[in-house]
Amino acid sequence: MSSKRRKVSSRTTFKKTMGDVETEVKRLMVETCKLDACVFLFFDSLREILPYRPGRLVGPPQDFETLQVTNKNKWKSLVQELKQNVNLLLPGYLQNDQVLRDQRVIERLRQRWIHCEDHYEESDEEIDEGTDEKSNEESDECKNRSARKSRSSWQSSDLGKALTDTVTNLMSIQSANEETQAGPTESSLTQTAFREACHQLQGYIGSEKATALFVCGGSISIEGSEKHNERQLISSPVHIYWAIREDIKGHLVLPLDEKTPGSNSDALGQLVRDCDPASFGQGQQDIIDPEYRRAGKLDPCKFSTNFDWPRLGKKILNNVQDILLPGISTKIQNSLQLRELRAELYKLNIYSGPSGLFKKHVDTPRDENQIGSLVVCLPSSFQGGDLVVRHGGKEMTFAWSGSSGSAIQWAAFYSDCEHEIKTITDGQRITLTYNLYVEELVGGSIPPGISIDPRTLPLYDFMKGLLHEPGFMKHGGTLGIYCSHAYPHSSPLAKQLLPRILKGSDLVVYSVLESLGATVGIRPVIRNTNDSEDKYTEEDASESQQEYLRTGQEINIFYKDLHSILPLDMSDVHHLWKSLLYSRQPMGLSQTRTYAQEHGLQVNENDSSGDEIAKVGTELHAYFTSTRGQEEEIDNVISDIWSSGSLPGIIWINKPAHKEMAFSYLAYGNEATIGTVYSNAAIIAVVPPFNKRSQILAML
Ligand SMILES: O=C(O)CCC(=O)C(=O)O
Ligand SMILES: [Fe+2]
Repeated sequence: MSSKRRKVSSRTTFKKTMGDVETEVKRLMVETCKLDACVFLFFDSLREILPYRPGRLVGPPQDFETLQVTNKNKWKSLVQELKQNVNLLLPGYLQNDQVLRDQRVIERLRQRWIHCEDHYEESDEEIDEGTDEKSNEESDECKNRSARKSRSSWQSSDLGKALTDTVTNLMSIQSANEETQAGPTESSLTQTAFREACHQLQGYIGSEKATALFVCGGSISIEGSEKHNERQLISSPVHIYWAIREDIKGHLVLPLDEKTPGSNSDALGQLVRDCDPASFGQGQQDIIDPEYRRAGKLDPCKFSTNFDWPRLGKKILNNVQDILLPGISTKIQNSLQLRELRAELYKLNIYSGPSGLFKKHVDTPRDENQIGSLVVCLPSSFQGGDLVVRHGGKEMTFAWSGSSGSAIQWAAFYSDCEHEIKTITDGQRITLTYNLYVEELVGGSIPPGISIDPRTLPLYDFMKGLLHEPGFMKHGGTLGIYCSHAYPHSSPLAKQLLPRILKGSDLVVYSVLESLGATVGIRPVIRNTNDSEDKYTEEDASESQQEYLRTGQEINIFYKDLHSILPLDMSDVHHLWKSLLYSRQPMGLSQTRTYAQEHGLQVNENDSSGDEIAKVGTELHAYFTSTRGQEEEIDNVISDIWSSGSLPGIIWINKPAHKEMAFSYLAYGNEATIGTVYSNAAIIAVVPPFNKRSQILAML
């Protein structure tokens, strides 16, 4: 790699196309990775038979053939193996029968030799903080420990494992394609269709006020019923008491089991008979019109239930709060953190088959702080009776009849949503309705875990449709969605708080993706630091490519070494070259593309090699200060002290909105100053390959 700079005045004739440049860069990347794989393996064993430690201080020898080694036999077999490997991966590449006389091999060997020392120096510095001297052995030991630590933290979470699997999988597919020259990975969704899908997803996420979040819902299983998973909330059977006459009380237990006292159809029939006809608000008046609303009701002063409001109601309310509150920040002036929802029981309603219904209406707010309604449907079997909620051209249907006999189901929506209850064709649909008011929060508390039912969110159907598409991330992939709301993601408490404190669209995205089988987590992300050395090399790389465009002269390849989350697999030369290919990104291409465009050459718009490669933290790291950073490239500092991976191939759906301080460091300009690196919280979702996710989707 040379960094010779040539200034050439722009000419109008070109020997090559931008497509040629891209193909040539790809070919050279593969070639370099293959050569490096052979050289790395060779060097790894060579170190064991050197009488000293290789590196920059003991620079690479002029002549490798006469290298001083402690074991001549091993040396011979190593050289033999190197030659075999090069011939295996790059047939016909060696111009000299003596592999150690091939200039290109020697050049890569020198690079490796020097790189090796750089690595020791970096890790020594990190470990020596506060210590004066340490032996090399100790430092090596520490270095291994810290490498193991950062590696194990990827492996210790489900998300980390999923990420590594996906990267490995994509890597082997990509490499297989390189090998067979099959071109880009085949897929039934074209790049354009894929981008369009991502764009739509972005639309869903970006405009929570306008689109997605006017309604939410969930369900609570009844103790003893077979249908529930571990994440679902459980309720005991619900007892209802009401006054039949002054001295006689009614008692009903739902769901009906015909065994427990009060849990029978007689008691249910009694309750239906004791209800008053339900009215609805028309202007200032309450009107009774069975054509419009055919239902019975009880006012709260006439009944009581043991529905566990302190526990279950609180959880429902917390979920409703997280989904609906962020969207009303413009309506009510309080700051987000200081508000909470209060629910006030309004009515018990019974809609009876075969003709109960409530036609389209909007609920009448009882007070200016009322922002919505909550409907809790008690476990009583019925048919029909879908609740349909509409807002801004979108519609959500809660079809509760299927689980009506075994679960409590609920929905909440803004006051200005039009809604209706379709005809109940059979059975009794019994609901408790609550008015929702926004209030100032007195004491803070951490809301409980996510128990929202993602199927009730409009994003769910869209995402499900996308995942059903075989060509959408056919071999799996990773989506990155920056959080829309601010969270203290670099606080020492962050790991306990997230994802529990997610709000609004963040909560929606997280729970929808997770429910559809993606492995999801929140991770801090440091975006491109764009350090000056990078810019310089980008320019060199692009210059060489531009020269190739004009004259067809050989390209000098420059690449960024991404600190891959994958440890290099030294066991096998095939694996090694592929993991090298995946952890390196060629430089200069986006600049060359701009150059080509400016000169009227055709450029493939869909090429994604200019996509952002961000550093994703292995976990939520708490903020800290470091003494590193003095006259060092900040990128190197980050890689050393902030455990992370530069993950290629993440599809970033949106732009970050909020940042927090990740760490501070000592920066030297003319005088020492404190620099700060910021991180953004992002939802990272690993989408399984189509064959795997179609099984998951089939079970939903
Ligand atoms: O029972 C329901 O599902 C909703 C009832 C309703 O819309 C109302 O009471 O205003
Ligand atoms: Fe209503």
